[in-house]
Amino acid sequence: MDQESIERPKQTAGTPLLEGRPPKVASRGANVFYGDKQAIKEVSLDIGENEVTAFIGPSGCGKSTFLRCLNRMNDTIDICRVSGDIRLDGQDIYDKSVDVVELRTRIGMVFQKPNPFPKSIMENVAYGPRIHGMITDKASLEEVVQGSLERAGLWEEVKDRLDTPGTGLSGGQQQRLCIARAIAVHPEVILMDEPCSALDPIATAKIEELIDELRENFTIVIVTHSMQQAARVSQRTAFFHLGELIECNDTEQIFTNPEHKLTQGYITGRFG
Ligand SMILES: Nc1ncnc2c1ncn2[C@@H]1O[C@H](COP(=O)(O)OP(=O)(O)OP(=O)(O)O)[C@@H](O)[C@H]1O
Repeated sequence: MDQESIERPKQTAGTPLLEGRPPKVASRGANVFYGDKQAIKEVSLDIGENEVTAFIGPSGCGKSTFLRCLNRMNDTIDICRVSGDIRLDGQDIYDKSVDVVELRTRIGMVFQKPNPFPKSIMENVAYGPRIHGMITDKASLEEVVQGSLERAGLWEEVKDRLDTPGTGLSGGQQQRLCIARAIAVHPEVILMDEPCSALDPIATAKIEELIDELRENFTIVIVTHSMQQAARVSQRTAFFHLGELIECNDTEQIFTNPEHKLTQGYITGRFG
């Protein structure tokens, strides 16, 4: 899409600029339709580099739908249509010239339910780098696998069982394996869609700790139903309601002094 040809929407509420830094990902006037039904309405939002941005809001408000716009996962849903302008480092990710497979290596994804491949732990991590030609020999394979598992905080737990199935790990370990798999192809952005919703509190705490470490090297966007989790892990929070972005601001501000009544109502538990 040509930047000039896009009708500039009125800015949706609250997208403060990031202290003069260009956003890593930026959307302007993004709309998503499933058939005739509009699920996302004119969303304009900046996502800062090396920050964790949390998407919160009542069930069905469009958090996951908008998240999936950011690496074109919605392309895989036949009835789904996306319009507007979404950019990664200033480049239109919906431009015809964009290779979607490459885009998804730059913007990786971790899903709600841990979904390791039915392969060994080693193969789960090695698969992506191998198909993208990043592995040339055994030494680089081992380096990528160890490095990714270390960064995902899983190496010590699995280093003696790399040939055993990934599906044999606990739920929390499987989710960290999926994070290792995402990291292995050197993404710049990691999208996480409720990554802890299938996990117990201890496994959740480990993932949250990991998210905090990962933001040093990656830009992270997380959809969460837990306001406590958003408050713990994110620097910025975006509140969605009925497909609209109501407000996006520093997490502390959102939880202590939101601008909008709807945000206030949601965070104080009056609806949602
Ligand atoms: N594949 C799909 N086909 C048709 N409608 C869909 C599809 N996925 C989502 N929707 C609709 O789009 C709207 C937004 O859904 P979405 O899952 O993005 O919301 P959400 O805020 O992530 O919800 P939740 O918190 O319950 O996961 C909902 O009305 C939902 O029913």
